[in-house]
Amino acid sequence: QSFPQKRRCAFQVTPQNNKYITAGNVSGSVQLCEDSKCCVGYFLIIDGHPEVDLLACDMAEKSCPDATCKAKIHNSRLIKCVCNTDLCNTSITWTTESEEPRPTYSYSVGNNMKAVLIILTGVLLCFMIVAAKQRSLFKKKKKNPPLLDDYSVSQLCSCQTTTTSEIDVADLELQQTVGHGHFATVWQGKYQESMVAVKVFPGGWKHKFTAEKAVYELPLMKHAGIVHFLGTGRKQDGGSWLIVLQFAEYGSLHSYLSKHTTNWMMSLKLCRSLSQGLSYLHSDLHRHDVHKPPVAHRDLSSSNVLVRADGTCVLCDFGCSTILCSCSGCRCWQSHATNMKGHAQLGTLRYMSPEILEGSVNLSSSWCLMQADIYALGLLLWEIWMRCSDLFEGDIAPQHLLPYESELGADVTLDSLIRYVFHMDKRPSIPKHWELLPQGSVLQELLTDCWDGDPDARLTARCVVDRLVSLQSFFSP
Ligand SMILES: Nc1ncnc2c1ncn2[C@@H]1O[C@H](COP(=O)(O)OP(=O)(O)OP(=O)(O)O)[C@@H](O)[C@H]1O
Repeated sequence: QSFPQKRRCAFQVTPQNNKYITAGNVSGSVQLCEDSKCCVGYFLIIDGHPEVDLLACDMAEKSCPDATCKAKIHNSRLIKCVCNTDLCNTSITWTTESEEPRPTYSYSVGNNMKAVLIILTGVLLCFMIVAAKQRSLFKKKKKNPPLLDDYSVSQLCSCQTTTTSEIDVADLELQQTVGHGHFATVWQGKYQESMVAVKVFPGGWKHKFTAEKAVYELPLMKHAGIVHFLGTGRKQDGGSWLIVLQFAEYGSLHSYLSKHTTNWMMSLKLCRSLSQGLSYLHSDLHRHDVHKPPVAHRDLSSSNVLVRADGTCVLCDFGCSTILCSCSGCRCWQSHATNMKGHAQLGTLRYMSPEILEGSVNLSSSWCLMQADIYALGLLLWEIWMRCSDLFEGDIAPQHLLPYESELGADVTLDSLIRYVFHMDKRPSIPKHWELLPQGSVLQELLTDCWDGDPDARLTARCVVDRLVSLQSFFSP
């Protein structure tokens, strides 16, 4: 199943041509086209140079065969171009009508506009920081999306990676299997006298191995909330590909919650470490000359979160993740994952956000991908608190259930989820009696602010951490 995506065009109008506002929703300098797949650009020629007169979505569905905005001068003052890729109207290639179509002048939207874009981005970041602080005070305030629809996807960026980390497989001993996923089998094993987990990908899944390895090998990926990566290798028979990881003693969060209940402090520890891991994964870090780009996980579920012996969570399984690279100087992000074709590759069905279920999300937008992770984070916090004895009468927590398991059954279907989550805007039920608990209303608000139907109204992972920290200080025994 493919996702119908709306065209995004650069947007700039004057009072004379503001009828183009009706061509689609405008967010800052970007317009999401309502009916057309074409972007248009009109440029006035002033002193022999093109100046932007109008950038927008085309008003009606017409043919626009060119991927880039190529214009022909059809009068001496105004040139027009039409093109069919996202934000293609930010640059124009200009040829004269009398000539063969050879570029006589190439023009990118001028420095003034670039400066405006950079300033807007700065304003946005400040706004997001302020919003995060306000949210940590438990005020529910709608947060605007980034003004530039979080930086356009560019072909120009490249990501730094650390040097590859091949291990000597002769030092590796596989002992017993501890998990089976769709693509790999996970073994408990020994590497240089330490207990490790070894994720074994059959030879045919090399691309999944390579995608996951690329995330683990990013610079600055060591964090307490992300499973510690030890290296990669290839089985001596030359067939399977191996990723060696720190061993998480309790296994997946799903199996932990199925076997254990927690008390309030234990549940907070799980929630906090989980949110900190996600916040770190989403962060864009520059330390000295090293850059860690933001990463959207895109398959958060209680099977892809592990629990360590100290009762903290770590994130694992980055096989569906998207690395959002930015190149220095310009803020443009690059999606490394190209697996955007079907639901099966977009994560685990029951954790998919309403906008992904419905197919309306712009999968080339880093902001959208990260906000879809926050929806899944909300479901995970719910799963954890539903096993916290201190939140239930007589200290008896119900047995562990997956999100929507009681409402839609153990084997949910895409159709039932779309109906329930998208059309009916329903979420897992929050026990009524939580209202009477000292922390109940805060928990409720945190969950609803994570799984809000509007991705732009959801918290950021950083805000979730802040709220959990405040919760701990308010309600510790
Ligand atoms: N480091 C680890 N320590 C202990 N158990 C682990 C570890 N890594 C994975 N597992 C176990 O193996 C299971 C599968 O791991 P993982 O999700 O990485 O595999 P996968 O093939 O990518 O799965 P998926 O079907 O979600 O894509 C986990 O749910 C967990 O039970």
